[in-house]
Amino acid sequence: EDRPAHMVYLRTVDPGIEQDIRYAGAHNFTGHALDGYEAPECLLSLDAARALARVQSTLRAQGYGLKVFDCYRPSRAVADMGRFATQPGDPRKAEFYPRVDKQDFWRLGYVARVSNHSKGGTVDLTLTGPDALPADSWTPSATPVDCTAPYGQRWHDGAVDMGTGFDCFDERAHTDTTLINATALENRQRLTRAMEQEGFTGYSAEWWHFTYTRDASLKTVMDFPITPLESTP
Ligand SMILES: C[C@@H](N)C(=O)N[C@H](C)C(=O)O
Ligand SMILES: [Zn+2]
Repeated sequence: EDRPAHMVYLRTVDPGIEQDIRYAGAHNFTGHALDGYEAPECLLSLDAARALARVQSTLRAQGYGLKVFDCYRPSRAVADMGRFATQPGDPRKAEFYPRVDKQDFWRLGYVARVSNHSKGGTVDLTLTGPDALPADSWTPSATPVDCTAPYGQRWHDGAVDMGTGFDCFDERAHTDTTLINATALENRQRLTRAMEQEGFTGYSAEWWHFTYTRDASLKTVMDFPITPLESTP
């Protein structure tokens, strides 16, 4: 399967949006790079990418910005997540899902069997800003810290306090939870407001997950691999 023409590299549309594509490496809930991620790149439909660039410019005017963790997800990567739950081992449980069994991710809504990420208009992202602690650089030997730990203690991903880290499969990641502090709630609301203004809809179980809903044609599940920008025709 080849990359369809409407699917573009986000950095060709807005190089200012930061990217840390977690499923292209081992710093994610599975502990390995997922099938189909041959490069750490964010791909989205052109309309969704342009809309995200408008969100970025709105946030920039407020002193904030975006950092994306996942965009288009090949369906083979979705299958890889499914296999992960059936195989023994929990290499990243202590950081990403300390209070949940991995077999329950689907029932609890944290991972989808058929993901909108594979349709080209869905993005996982966070908010950068003036009060953000600088990003740590991750190595496999890093001591895992619970993604729900206080902002100063958990993994520093370069974002402001959002109440939890990315892909933190926990009640505290539910967008409207009452279990987080007022600053984190305000940060979530700032992100959600800016995204909704440009046609993205959030997800109640994960504060970082948004789908572009102004393009009803984004219905096809795709499986082309994510490859480096340079090597694509
Ligand atoms: C796995 C997480 N980042 C995510 O995107 N979850 C939703 C529900 C999905 O898998 O589509
Ligand atoms: Zn998502």
